[in-house]
Amino acid sequence: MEKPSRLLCSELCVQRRLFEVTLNRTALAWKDTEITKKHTGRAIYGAVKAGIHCVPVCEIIAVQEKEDDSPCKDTGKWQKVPPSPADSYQHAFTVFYVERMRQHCWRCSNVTFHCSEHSTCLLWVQTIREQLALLTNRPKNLLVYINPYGGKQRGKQIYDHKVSPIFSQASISTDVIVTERANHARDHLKMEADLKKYDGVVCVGGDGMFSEIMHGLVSRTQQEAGVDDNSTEETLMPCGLRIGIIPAGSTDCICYATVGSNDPVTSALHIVVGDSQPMDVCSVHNEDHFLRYSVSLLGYGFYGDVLTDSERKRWMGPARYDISGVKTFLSHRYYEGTVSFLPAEGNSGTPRDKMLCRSGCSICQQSSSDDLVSKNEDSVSDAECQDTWTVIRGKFLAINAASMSCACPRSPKGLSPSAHLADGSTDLILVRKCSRLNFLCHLLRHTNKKDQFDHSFVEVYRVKQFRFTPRYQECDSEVDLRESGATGKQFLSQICKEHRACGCMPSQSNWNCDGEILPHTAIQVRVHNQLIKLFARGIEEQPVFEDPFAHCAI
Ligand SMILES: CCCCCCCCCCCCC/C=C/[C@@H](O)[C@H](CO)NC(=O)CCCCCCCCCCCCCCC
Ligand SMILES: Nc1ncnc2c1ncn2[C@@H]1O[C@H](COP(=O)(O)OP(=O)(O)OP(=O)(O)O)[C@@H](O)[C@H]1O
Ligand SMILES: [Ca+2]
Repeated sequence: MEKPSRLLCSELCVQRRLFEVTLNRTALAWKDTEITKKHTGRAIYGAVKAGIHCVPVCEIIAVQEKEDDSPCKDTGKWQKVPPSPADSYQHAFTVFYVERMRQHCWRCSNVTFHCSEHSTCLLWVQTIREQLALLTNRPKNLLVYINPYGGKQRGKQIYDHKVSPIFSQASISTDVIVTERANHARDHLKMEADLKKYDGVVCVGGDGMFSEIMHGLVSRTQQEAGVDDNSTEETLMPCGLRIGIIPAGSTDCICYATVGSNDPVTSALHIVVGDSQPMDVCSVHNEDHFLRYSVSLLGYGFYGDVLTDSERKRWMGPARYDISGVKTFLSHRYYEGTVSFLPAEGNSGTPRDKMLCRSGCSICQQSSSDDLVSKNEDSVSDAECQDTWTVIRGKFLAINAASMSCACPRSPKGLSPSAHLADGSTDLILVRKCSRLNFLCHLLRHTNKKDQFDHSFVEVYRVKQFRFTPRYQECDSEVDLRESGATGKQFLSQICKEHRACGCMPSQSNWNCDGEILPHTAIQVRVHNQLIKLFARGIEEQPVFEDPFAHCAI
């Protein structure tokens, strides 16, 4: 690889030691001149080895001149320390940068460089700022919504103490709205906000708050593009603004599955560096009526019942899910109905292939280029009409569709560990009626390394569309109709007409749609590939020890 040319190189002092400091277009590096004379050590990117440090420019948060400083002030021993050449380095600047900690957490670290000449100090500050200004993906103006009542009700405190100082340091201006009621953020985004002023929207809260913001932004985008969201056939318009999530909720699964942690500082830093992670969105309809969008879990049966019960226990905070989880588990209800789906095609993989979606995921990248090709082909909708639906009838404890892994602190690998964030598909998991013990074993596997799909009573499919009709809304004529190969619309209108005449016992659950209860049980779901973007980069692989000096040119 060709080494980028040096922009600056100076001998500067860090904590009373002399370093050779270099800056090129991709990295800032400083090496301890004494130590590196003895070692020919290789450095670790973004870390230190044998006195060599290296930080990619794209992970520098800010640079500030430090006024009236001296290398000895830190020690508080100005009088006692013997004179050293470092004492003449009286001008200083500080570089703030991303440091990686354990479990995908990031921290803002800093290093202060002391210079002997003020002009050198100014040149360094100016040149680093020029390089940062070239990073056009970084947001400058953000619209922030804080839910003061999410999770443990610490949203405002988290923002004020942990996030706002980082945004200020990175010179990001913000307009902050603390919500006053449910759906305040959604309505403001949909109808009022002057979105042209912003480079992104930040959500401080949990999955429910994220859902509000996503609904506001997606609906606004469709309105402005003249797209009718009640139509199941329409291709939705992707949103232009990215969404940042500062986790302050009870589950925070969208943040956890896109960043790898539910740490507010880490999320703030991903926003500052201008990360971008596309994400699929499912539209949920009941006949020709739009219900909601979903990005994480659509769950009927077990997760629907857990949510319904937990809503009555909101006052308990995050613990409500565990209490309602145990209660729902013990009630052991099953539900009868029909699931039909269109399998995902192409190189989409399978939910059991162990190809985890990670930063820069090739399956997600491939799906976006496939999508571009298919949008350019006129015959797509005809082709889709000819796709064959798979139909499954049965008695289920749970019907879950996971559009992403749904990893969260309760289940670090998630409901569907190999689901992809942006591949245009959702993983449909059918848990058939089984014994309590078997179901417990399946649930337990969400918390350990065993495969939760490796049970005779669990089936899992990667799909791009699905429908569900509960048994009590089905009639024999519907089954005949389905077998005769009727199209989606004929199929649904028939179910509707026959409904009143059907004598089945209504036993029903609710759909849990990203933590909200849906008002209908018969639904049609379609995945919209990469409809939104987050300030995230997907979960990073554990650090690879590469040679940084390909970039640093030292
Ligand atoms: C024995 C231990 C088994 C533990 C099994 C844990 C599985 C956890 C799977 C979590 C999946 C979360 C999916 C995310 C959905 C979000 O869009 C949504 C909005 O935030 N959250 C929920 O609906 C919140 C859903 C929260 C669900 C909690 C379920 C807890 C089940 C506890 C069962 C205990 C059985 C004990 C028997 C003695
Ligand atoms: N000011 C407010 N007063 C009452 N409810 C609000 C307010 N602002 C937002 N909400 C609603 O609160 C609900 C829950 O919020 P949030 O998602 O932040 O926390 P949570 O439910 O504890 O976490 P999770 O969704 O991760 O389980 C959201 O559905 C949102 O619509
Ligand atoms: Ca997906």
